[in-house]
Amino acid sequence: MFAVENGLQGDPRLQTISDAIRVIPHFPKTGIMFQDITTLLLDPVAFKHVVDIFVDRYKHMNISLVAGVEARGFIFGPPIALAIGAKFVPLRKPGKLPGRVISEEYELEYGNDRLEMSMEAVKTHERALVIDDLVATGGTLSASINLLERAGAEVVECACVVGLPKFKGECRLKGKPLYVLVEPSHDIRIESLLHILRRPASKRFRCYSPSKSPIWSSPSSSLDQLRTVFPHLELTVLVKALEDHGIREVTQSTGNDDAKVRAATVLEALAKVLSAREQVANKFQDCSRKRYRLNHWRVQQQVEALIKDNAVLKRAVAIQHERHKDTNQQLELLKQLIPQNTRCFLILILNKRKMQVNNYGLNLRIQQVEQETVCRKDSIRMSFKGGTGEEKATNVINKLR
Ligand SMILES: O=P(O)(O)OC[C@H]1O[C@H](OP(=O)(O)OP(=O)(O)O)[C@H](O)[C@@H]1O
Ligand SMILES: Nc1ncnc2[nH]cnc12
Repeated sequence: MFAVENGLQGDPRLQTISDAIRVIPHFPKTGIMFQDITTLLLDPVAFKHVVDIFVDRYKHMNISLVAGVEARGFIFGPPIALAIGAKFVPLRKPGKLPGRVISEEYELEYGNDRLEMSMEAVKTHERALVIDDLVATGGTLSASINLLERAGAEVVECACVVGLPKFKGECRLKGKPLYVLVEPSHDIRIESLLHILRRPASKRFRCYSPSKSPIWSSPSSSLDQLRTVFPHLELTVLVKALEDHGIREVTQSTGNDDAKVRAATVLEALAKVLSAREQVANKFQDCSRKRYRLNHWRVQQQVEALIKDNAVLKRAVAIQHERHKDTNQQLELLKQLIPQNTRCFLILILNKRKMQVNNYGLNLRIQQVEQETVCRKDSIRMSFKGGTGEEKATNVINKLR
């Protein structure tokens, strides 16, 4: 029974869980669509949803034993056992358990295997829950039920994260209930894709016009179905890719299973196209965001520089204003001083003139006196000419100097 049919319809946690599971085509063998739960373990939110949903369901069911199937049942079993207060019993691949063990052989989707359980681990009438990551044919769960019942336990239910409905695994569980969280979304997509690709060409994409955007005719058209298979991919790209590869690939199939594997390959190729486009778009967005941040930073720097310049300019204007005020005051002072200075200047010029005139008068007088002195010297020299009288005359002249 799927969780959606049992109270969890519309619960967004189921979609989160489903989205977190990766699908690998042709692993470990050709034709197998491997449901990889390791990607779910990388997503703590989705991982916790799984544990929470199981714990909510089993916490009041009086379960004392949680049996986990090696290897992936060992991942989900212990946190659930701890949360509901039950012990955890590992069901292991052959040769791994010490002590007394019981074992059961079973068939797998891709081979045969055997499970073993320790005899001491289980008490009679214990209420047990079997946990595994996935149910396909139900061979593994069936072997687990057998082991527990052989040891005397009562199996209340089997629980798996993923169920592959096409194998009808629940039919092999001896009437024990099976509780499954999600079915592989890839299977649904493959079925839808096959449905579209198997339609006659005339009906396949009749609404598609390569030159224009697609026209939607009716809700059940191929394009609508494609939209549900590839919700993120641009329809024109999708239709072109399908026309180029998908249709040829699927119409060449030799049977139903081969067609499914081929459709899966087409899906995988288209998924790659989609993710490559997403990566390019993300890179472009990243670059744009970086460029935007850089530009924003540059503009901010420029604005800051402008604000600083503006402050400097304001200060310069203020200083200039002060200087202007000083200059005006000095000018006023000068204006007041000029008449006084002019007066002083004129007086100085007049004084200078007076002095020059006086000087000239004095010079004339000096010349006059010198001439008179020369004349007197000559007359005295004439009067004291000869002998000692001449010497006397010289003395008189010297005195006159
Ligand atoms: O319903 P079934 O057809 O039995 O298949 C389901 C089992 O197959 C897988 O384990 P697998 O045997 O691959 O072992 P692993 O966990 O060790 O890889 C899965 O984890 C289940 O245990
Ligand atoms: N398709 C599948 N994916 C993952 N594990 C599986 N075990 C059996 N079938 C499987």
